[in-house]
Amino acid sequence: MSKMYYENEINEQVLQGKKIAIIGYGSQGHAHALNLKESGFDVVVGIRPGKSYDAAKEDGVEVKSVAEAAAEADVIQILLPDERQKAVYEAEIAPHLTPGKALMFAHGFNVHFDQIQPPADVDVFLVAPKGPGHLVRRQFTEGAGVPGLFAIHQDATGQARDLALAYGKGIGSARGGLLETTFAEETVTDLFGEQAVLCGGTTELVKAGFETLVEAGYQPELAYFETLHELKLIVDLMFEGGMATMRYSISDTAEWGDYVSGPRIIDASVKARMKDVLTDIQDGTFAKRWIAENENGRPEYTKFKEAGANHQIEEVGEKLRAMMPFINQGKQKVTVK
Ligand SMILES: NC(=O)C1=CN([C@@H]2O[C@H](COP(=O)(O)OP(=O)(O)OC[C@H]3O[C@@H](n4cnc5c(N)ncnc54)[C@H](OP(=O)(O)O)[C@@H]3O)[C@@H](O)[C@H]2O)C=CC1
Ligand SMILES: CC[C@](O)(C(C)=O)C(=O)O
Ligand SMILES: [Mg+2]
Ligand SMILES: [Mg+2]
Repeated sequence: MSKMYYENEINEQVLQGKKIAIIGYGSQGHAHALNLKESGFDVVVGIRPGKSYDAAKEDGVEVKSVAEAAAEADVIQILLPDERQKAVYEAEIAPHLTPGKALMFAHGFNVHFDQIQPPADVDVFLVAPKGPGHLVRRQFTEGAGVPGLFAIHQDATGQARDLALAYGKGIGSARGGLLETTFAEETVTDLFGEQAVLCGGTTELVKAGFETLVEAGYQPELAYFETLHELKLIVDLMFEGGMATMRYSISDTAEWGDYVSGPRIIDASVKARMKDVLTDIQDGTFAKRWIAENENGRPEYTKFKEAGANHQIEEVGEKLRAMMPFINQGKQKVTVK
């Protein structure tokens, strides 16, 4: 088994007294900034004027422009959307990247696909929580932590590894465990996971199940409960105790159906297409398409987003969730802005 790093074996001293600039205050940015601050580190947020700037101010963190934050920081963590990082890095961060500083990421996309080439005399590493930023924050406040990966691309000072571990501890990820990887492995596996299973695979599976029931004449509300709402409850059991625990709690009838019908849905052809998706990520085809899509003003992205938001499952779900206020009770709500 690979070595995991937990809180008690990490000395965060190396990061104490250093100024950490969190560039961006979105999903990951707000979580890293607040968790690090509450862990006792010196944090400044670098952000343009706007929604995120106002949110950071309201949360009581020190806020500056990107260039000012980068200039005064020892450690610069880029938590901007992947597709915007290159432009902001070149204009506002690179000029302040003096020797001995550390440049950080939470995903290796821009370094792995050669969009950003940092100078040789700075540390370059990533700390990537394996979960959405809002839950990185929520779990931290609950005393828990989302596990994370760390990887060193350049170790100019000899301290890059210790800094990465201390940072991972500061955001709470060492409570769940930190695993060492490379930029290449993190980038490819993260993209594969979100496309094939966690986001793309799951939303398409849920949508296909919902549509199958509704098209067969069953009530949309029932289809929503059956294919989306209950999915969380089933996944919670897998999260807590693996597939065996989930199968222990469900009926034997459900478990038998799981064994005989599951492989009819997710068959060898699905795995073959997963391999195609993995190849597109590995050889840069996916990255090239995503970069071009952004250069062209995101025409396809906008179309897909609209279609997703207008699907019947969203309309039905919104009404049903409004009658279940307990879903969000006691939680910092994640709202779609
Ligand atoms: N989302 C997640 O949970 C995860 C993300 N990651 C990685 O973390 C990084 C950040 O992603 P994510 O948190 O989703 O990003 P978000 O889209 O949630 O947030 C982006 C932030 O960047 C700001 N921003 C955008 N453009 C500019 C600009 N030109 N100048 C200054 N600020 C700007 C936005 O501010 P404004 O309000 O002004 O637009 C916002 O605060 C990415 O590398 C991603 O792959 C890794 C693990 C999980
Ligand atoms: C699963 C999507 C993710 O990789 C994440 C939350 O870990 C992302 O890029 O947002
Ligand atoms: Mg990702
Ligand atoms: Mg991820």
